Amino acid sequence: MNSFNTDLDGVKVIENKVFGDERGWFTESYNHNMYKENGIYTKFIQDNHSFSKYKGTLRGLHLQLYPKAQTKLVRCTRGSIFDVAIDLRPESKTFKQSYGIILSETNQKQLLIPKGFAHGFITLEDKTEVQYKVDEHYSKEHDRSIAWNDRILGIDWPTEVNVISDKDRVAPTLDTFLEREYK
Ligand SMILES: Cc1cn([C@H]2C[C@H](O)[C@@H](COP(=O)(O)OP(=O)(O)O[C@H]3O[C@@H](C)C(=O)[C@@H](O)[C@H]3O)O2)c(=O)[nH]c1=O
Repeated sequence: MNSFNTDLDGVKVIENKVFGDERGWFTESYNHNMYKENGIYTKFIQDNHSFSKYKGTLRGLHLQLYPKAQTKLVRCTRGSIFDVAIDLRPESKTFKQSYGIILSETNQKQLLIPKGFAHGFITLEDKTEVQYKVDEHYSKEHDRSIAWNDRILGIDWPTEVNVISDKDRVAPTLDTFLEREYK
C-alpha cells in the first residue's frame, strides 16, 4: 500500500497493491492493520454505495456537523469521478481550500477525507458507482449541503453538471453556511 499526503493536512491518496493474473485482478480494498501502519487509525463503522446513471451527476458538497462529523474513505468501483475534499476547519491553515482528484475503476485510487471537510463529486461517465467508508453513522439532523458552484471555493469541475438533487440545487453559499453554523 502506498499513501501520499496532499497539501491539505490529513487528506491522503491511497493506492493499494493490485495482483493481476489471467483471471483478472485481486486487491485488498481495506486492511485495518495496513492502514494503521500508514497512520490511518480511523475506526470505520458504515459502508456507503451510490450509483449514478449519467455522466455529469453532481453530489455535494456535503458534510455532517459535529458531533456527527465523518471521516470518509472514498473509491470509485465503476466508471470514474472527479472527487473533491474542501477544508472547512476554521483553525486550519488551508481553510476554504480544496483538493480534487480523479478516482476511477481503472486507477483504483482512494481518497481519505478527515472530519471537518465537505465532500463532493461529479461523475465523468454514465453508470458510475462510488463506495465509501465512514466512521460515524448517518444523521439527517447534522447533514448539510453547500453550493457546488460557490464563488469563494471556485472548484474547477472538469465537466458540465447535468443531474443534481433538489437538496443540492438549493444549497446555501459557503458564507451563508458559515454564518449559520459556525457563529
Ligand atoms: C448519506 C446517506 C443517505 N441516506 C439516505 C437519505 C436520502 O433519503 C437518500 C439519499 O441521500 P443523499 O441525497 O444525501 O445522497 P448523496 O447525495 O449521495 O449523499 C452523499 O454525498 C456524498 C458526496 C457524501 O460525501 C456522502 O457523505 C453523502 O452526503 O439516502 C441514508 O439513509 N444514509 C446515508 O448515510
